[in-house]
Amino acid sequence: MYQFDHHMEVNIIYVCKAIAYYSFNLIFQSRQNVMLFCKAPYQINWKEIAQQKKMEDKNKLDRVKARIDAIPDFPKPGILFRDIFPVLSDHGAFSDLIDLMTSHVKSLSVDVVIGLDARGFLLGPIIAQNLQLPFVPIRKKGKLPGKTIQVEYKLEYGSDIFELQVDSVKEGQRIVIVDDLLATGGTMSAACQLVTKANATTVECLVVIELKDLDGRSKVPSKVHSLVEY
Ligand SMILES: O=P(O)(O)OC[C@H]1O[C@H](OP(=O)(O)OP(=O)(O)O)[C@H](O)[C@@H]1O
Ligand SMILES: Nc1ncnc2[nH]cnc12
Repeated sequence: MYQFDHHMEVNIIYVCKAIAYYSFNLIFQSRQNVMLFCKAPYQINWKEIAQQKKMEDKNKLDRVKARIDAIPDFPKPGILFRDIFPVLSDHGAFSDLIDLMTSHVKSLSVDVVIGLDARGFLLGPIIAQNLQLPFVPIRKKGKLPGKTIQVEYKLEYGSDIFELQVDSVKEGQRIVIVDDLLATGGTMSAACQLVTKANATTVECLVVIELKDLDGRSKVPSKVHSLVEY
């Protein structure tokens, strides 16, 4: 009887010790996790992360800039033509460009991405697709089927008419207009007028290249954002 009691006692002590051990571990570890969870946002160096992102974006932009060509006297004497096609022929630089434009458009909270005929069509649809947004084209006269609204505009080297399909943009929608380049601002200004005619709002006009000397920005009624300035 005594033997049995003694073993019982030893077993109970053993079981109690085990429960205490596992409970202690459980409580201590979960406390550590709770502390880690609470402390984590303060321990993360947000400033360092922001600086790192800034540096990455600068490197991406440098790779894009390195691929933009300048061709004198094209398409007319006196015009220095800034060509973005070499960027597109370098898949790394093109991907950098799309990354930069996509993350910028993401920060605008827009409903629709509009691209301008023709080089805006190279960029707008990819950005829209990345952000799961609709893409809508503004085209030169006679290329869009159905009912359209129109605006005439002047170019750095000529004039043209822009069209937007009726109902392609809904009343009150927030729009970003994307193009490759801003020169005199005539093209972008006409696009903004079409958006206004459609009763929508141009949140921003986004271009890769801005020719600063031509001061096109002053002609555009909405905010302009450019990645590269000459
Ligand atoms: O600021 P602006 O003086 O109006 O000029 C800028 C516009 O000129 C270029 O297009 P272009 O009219 O040459 O047509 P394309 O894209 O069909 O070549 C460029 O792609 C812009 O859309
Ligand atoms: N200088 C330029 N280079 C490329 N595209 C243009 N569109 C209008 N001016 C331009």
